[in-house]
Amino acid sequence: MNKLTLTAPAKLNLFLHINDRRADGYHELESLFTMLDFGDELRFELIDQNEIFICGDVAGINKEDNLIFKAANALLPYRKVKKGVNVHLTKHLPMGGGVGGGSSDAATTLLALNTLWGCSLSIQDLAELGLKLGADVPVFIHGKTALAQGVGEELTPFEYPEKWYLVIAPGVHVSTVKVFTDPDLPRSTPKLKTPWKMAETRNDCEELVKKLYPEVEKTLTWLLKYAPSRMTGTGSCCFAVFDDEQTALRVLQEMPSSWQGFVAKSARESITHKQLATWLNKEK
Ligand SMILES: C[C@](O)(CO)[C@H](O)COP(=O)(O)OP(=O)(O)OC[C@H]1O[C@@H](n2ccc(N)nc2=O)[C@H](O)[C@@H]1O
Ligand SMILES: Nc1ncnc2c1ncn2[C@@H]1O[C@H](COP(=O)(O)OP(=O)(O)OP(=O)(O)O)[C@@H](O)[C@H]1O
Repeated sequence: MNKLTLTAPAKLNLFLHINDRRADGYHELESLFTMLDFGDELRFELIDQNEIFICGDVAGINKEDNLIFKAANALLPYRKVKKGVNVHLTKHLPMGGGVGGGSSDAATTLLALNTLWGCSLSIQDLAELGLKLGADVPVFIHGKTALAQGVGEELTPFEYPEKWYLVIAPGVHVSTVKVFTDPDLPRSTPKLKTPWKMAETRNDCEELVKKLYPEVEKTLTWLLKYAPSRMTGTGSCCFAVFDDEQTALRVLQEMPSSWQGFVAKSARESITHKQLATWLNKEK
């Protein structure tokens, strides 16, 4: 019960509507989140020293700012085992790319240490703890394709077919705060009325981000030649949707070399939860 390796998956916002701005500056939004079978790798190992260590791909982030550290710290009051932890991070997800890498690392840390440290918090408790670390953390804790409302914390599981996605990171870092504070961001999309259709949805941040970051516009224009495509979150990553892996891989091969990309399948249940269940079965 000392070691555990988990994948912290990427998320995509299949659409993102902004309905309103609240008095505290946060935005009321509606978004369909799905998780991909691709992400960062986190290796957890309990240690006798009463410390939280993070190693691996940590360059550019101070330990105290790392969401892995913040998540581990948030669980300390619930720890039943007097052990520290060493977390080894292998980063595969682009930072600030709108695929939620930091939030996913945080959620994966909460899920892993809840088990390794014997905290026994419920998924709901972990989601509440996670929300304090970032608006996207709860969706990774629940680990299901879901419609998010409120500021992103009201989650309703949503049945959506599994598809193949080609995700491209155009190599520009988009600041989420900058997008959400821009006066030109549309903020009054009416709330969804059921039944709604995917074809009637969009990403409300896309036009603004395309204008601010021409590389994002270039990426979307390129992807749209091959398949229906959109930006995820506040960017900069863009995705194209395919019914099969081969076609997605063929397009990836044609991608300009200045961009980075990957092909992955969406999953109704997050890969982290599947891996955790397998590990728990083995440890029984
Ligand atoms: C828009 C999304 O990318 C959709 O996945 C996320 O909800 C953003 O999630 P995140 O990066 O985890 O966001 P946070 O770290 O909580 O917030 C970053 C900043 O985004 C803005 N923000 C975020 C979420 C939200 N519902 N309204 C906002 O206005 C706020 O300015 C906030 O300071
Ligand atoms: N473990 C981590 N991995 C990535 N970023 C982290 C981590 N810890 C802290 N951060 C900080 O969080 C910022 C946003 O990272 P992240 O990769 O989650 O952005 P994002 O994909 O745009 O997220 P979102 O879609 O939720 O807005 C980074 O610029 C970085 O400074």
